[in-house]
Amino acid sequence: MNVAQPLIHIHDFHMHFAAKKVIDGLSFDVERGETFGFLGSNGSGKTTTIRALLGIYRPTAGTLEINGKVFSDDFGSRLGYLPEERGLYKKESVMDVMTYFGRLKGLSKQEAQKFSRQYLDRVDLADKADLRLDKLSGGEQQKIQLGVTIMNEPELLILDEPTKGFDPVNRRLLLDIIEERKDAGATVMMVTHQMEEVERLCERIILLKDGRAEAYGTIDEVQNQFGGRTIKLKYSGTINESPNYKITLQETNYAELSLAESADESQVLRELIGSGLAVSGFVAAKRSLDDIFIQIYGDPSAAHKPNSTGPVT
Ligand SMILES: Nc1ncnc2c1ncn2[C@@H]1O[C@H](COP(=O)(O)OP(=O)(O)OP(=O)(O)O)[C@@H](O)[C@H]1O
Repeated sequence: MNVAQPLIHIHDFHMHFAAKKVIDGLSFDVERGETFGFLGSNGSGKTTTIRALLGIYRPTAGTLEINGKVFSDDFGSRLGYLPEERGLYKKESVMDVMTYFGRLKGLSKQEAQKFSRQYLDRVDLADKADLRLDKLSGGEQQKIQLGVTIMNEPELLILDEPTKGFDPVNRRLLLDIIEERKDAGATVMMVTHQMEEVERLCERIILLKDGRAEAYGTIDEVQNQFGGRTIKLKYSGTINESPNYKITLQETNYAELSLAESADESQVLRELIGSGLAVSGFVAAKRSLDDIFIQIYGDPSAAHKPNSTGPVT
């Protein structure tokens, strides 16, 4: 294994469906051991990219590799893939289905049953082990599918909207389970539309737009690229110009400052107070990923919204 080599490498990937161009020269890497957020609006090509990476679709052009090679059965047992379309054998019992998939993934029957019992207990489904899968709710079936995906502790997890349709309590439980795999060293590539999940789990992200990368990098890098850190200030007096910030909004007793990349928040606060400004409120914040997402993809309700700057305490 070449440790320096990314686990997933995609270069100049193009995908056309007849005359429709869905992916247009996409390039990105997923490094070993990281959790990577694969983001983009509906229909932007995330599932298509995953399918091409896993050989389900033949790419129109480009390089798509896992561990330095086009995906093949060699890597199959090291991959856990949770597809967007869910589906297990619904007429079998939960335990039988989990054991069957465990055997397919190379576990012994005993190992598969042991994992299944522990997992079902963890996700609060221990009492449903002997029920037919189609007697479970949609969310419960999804929990089983995630269990099947992680049961052989794969080195790479590709999860297409793993928490879609879950209530907040179960969403947190599923994120905990994914985070445990990450802490155990798995590389995770995850599609989600939930930015708080991205902020909690992901080191790096890509945002797809029109089949290209609109933003790519660490969350900090993307936040800096789209406006970086801001300070909301309640004050009286005069705010001096400074190389450490730019004044982006100024009203009588309220202002917003955009920080220079090298400046730090407490240094700016000291500088403002040192210049004689009376500061009665100071909130430092990064631009949220939600805001950045809306900037990139457009806010359909923007035309009807008042221009709000948000509260300062
Ligand atoms: N087999 C196919 N034949 C024709 N068009 C397809 C096919 N698969 C996907 N597409 C089209 O490619 C585009 C991207 O679809 P894809 O499922 O990759 O989007 P996505 O980013 O995963 O969206 P979502 O967030 O809604 O799941 C869509 O316009 C879709 O209709």
